[in-house]
Amino acid sequence: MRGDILHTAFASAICGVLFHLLVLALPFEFELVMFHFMATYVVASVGYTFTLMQVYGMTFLGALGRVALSSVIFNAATLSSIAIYRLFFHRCRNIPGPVLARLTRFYAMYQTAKEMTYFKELDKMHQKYGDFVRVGPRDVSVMRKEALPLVYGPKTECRKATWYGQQGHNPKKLSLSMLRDKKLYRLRRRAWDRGLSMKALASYETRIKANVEKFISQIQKRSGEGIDATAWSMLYSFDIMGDVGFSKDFENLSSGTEHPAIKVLHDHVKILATLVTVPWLLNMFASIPGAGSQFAIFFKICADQLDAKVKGWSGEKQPEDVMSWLLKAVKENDVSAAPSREALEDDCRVLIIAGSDTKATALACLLYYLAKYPRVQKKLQALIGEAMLGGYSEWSYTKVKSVTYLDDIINETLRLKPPFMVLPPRETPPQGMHIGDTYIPGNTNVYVAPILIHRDPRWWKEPEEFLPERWGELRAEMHTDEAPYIPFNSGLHSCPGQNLAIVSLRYLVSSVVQNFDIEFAPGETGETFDKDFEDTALMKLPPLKLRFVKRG
Ligand code: HEM
Repeated sequence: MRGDILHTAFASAICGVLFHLLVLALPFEFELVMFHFMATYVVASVGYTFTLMQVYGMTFLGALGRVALSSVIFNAATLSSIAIYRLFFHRCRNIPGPVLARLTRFYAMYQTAKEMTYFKELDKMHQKYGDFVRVGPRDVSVMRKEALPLVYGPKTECRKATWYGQQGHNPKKLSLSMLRDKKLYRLRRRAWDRGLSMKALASYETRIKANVEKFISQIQKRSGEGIDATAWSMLYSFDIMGDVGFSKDFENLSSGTEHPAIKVLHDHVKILATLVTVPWLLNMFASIPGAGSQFAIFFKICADQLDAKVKGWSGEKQPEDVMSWLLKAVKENDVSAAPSREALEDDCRVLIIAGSDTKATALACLLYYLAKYPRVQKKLQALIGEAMLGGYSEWSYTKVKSVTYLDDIINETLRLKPPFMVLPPRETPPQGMHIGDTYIPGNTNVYVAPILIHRDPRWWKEPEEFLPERWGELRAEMHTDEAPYIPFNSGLHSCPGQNLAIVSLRYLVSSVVQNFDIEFAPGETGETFDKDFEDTALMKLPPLKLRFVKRG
């Protein structure tokens, strides 16, 4: 009996190590099949229990105990083998980083969950270990300017990492943003680019202006009292997304309340941001029936929007919103068409999330800076006044565009507060690559954090100062063009909504400052807003009480 147990323990340990070696030799990424592996593991354990009972005549409890022993020893051996490999033999072993990070991505999960400020953890690690830090077993965070074109630029040899596999791996069911295959991505991207081109945007402008008017009328009603700029920026941004994305009024601005679709995401964003640090875990979690039930309402709203669009749009007239452009591609069997209903629904979800949260963050931060720096606000008001001498009745987008100082303010806001604080990772090509003089091995996930690289004194003079002039008259003197700046990402996967974001910001900010002086509400210093934002994949802002005082 004792011999049997020792024999089982020994065999299980050997199997554990062999299993790890087998995983290393696989020609594909094991995390892609993690869910299948877990399911097979459970089935194999049940099968083993029955075999012990049927073939070896063991009692149920005896068989269960033996399987549990095997399982514990198998797992311990596998994990020990993984740990030894990752610490001493892994291709990334020469890149410095905390021991726990070198061992497991669960360390990044812990660092994220602790205070939801992973970028601060990254900052600390860079200060301790240098420009290249191993932040996971095969994950490296880089603080080098030359990394931007090499990792994200148009000619990069890197591709989207398994981070993008969090919702599954079947490209036929995924949204544009989760597609890892560059060829498929390029094709699908065409439909998005049509829907968000400058020409298409021109056709959305009247609706953007209508939302600006709603925003103004709402703050006018509350003129003098403090309103939460974080919340109202979200309401504006969401309504623009509804109008431009779906030709639908989601009535956030008129009701003054957040739509349930975005509310459910905001309520659960911390869980998502924590789980996504270990993408296979999120993928597995999502594969468990009923596990994502809290998001059901969001999924249903997106599916309903899609149904309404499919029903309401004949396909003959010119598309009037982004979703119709995507549907047009489907109707015409274009190469850029989403290949399935699931993919279209996922596109809807991406449009709603990417199209609202980021823009809202940028707007709230911009309003904060205007309140904090009256000098900048006054200068902007004066320049807009000069461009439209007759006041707000003369407002025109062409004239707003001529006020380049507004763009300088937008750029400076996105420099200090990029909504994507840490860009999702890219995987290096199999042969690896050099960033400067450092070799990054193949199939390694590389991270760049705009929030850190945008404030690095090696490239940015007075990096912590809000100084829009660095984009204008001080541009040459402050070497702005040579500094790394990547709020919208770059290259193939750069943000397709960049123009829409800029247009919506120009519309709203120019109109607001023409009508109001912006200041902190009594009791508000802006300090909490400035310091206590969270990193929940996107930036999550605290409330900000501002007063909009009607100008004479
Ligand atoms: C200030 C506002 C915005 C910022 C800073 C921003 C930033 C970004 C960044 C950094 C990415 C790349 C993410 C990645 O590498 O996976 C991205 C992707 C994306 N953005 Fe934006 N975005 C903004 C507004 C918008 C808007 C208004 C839309 C509306 C349609 C939009 C739609 C998208 C989509 C669909 C993607 C996925 C593209 C891909 O994965 O290749 N974004 N955005």
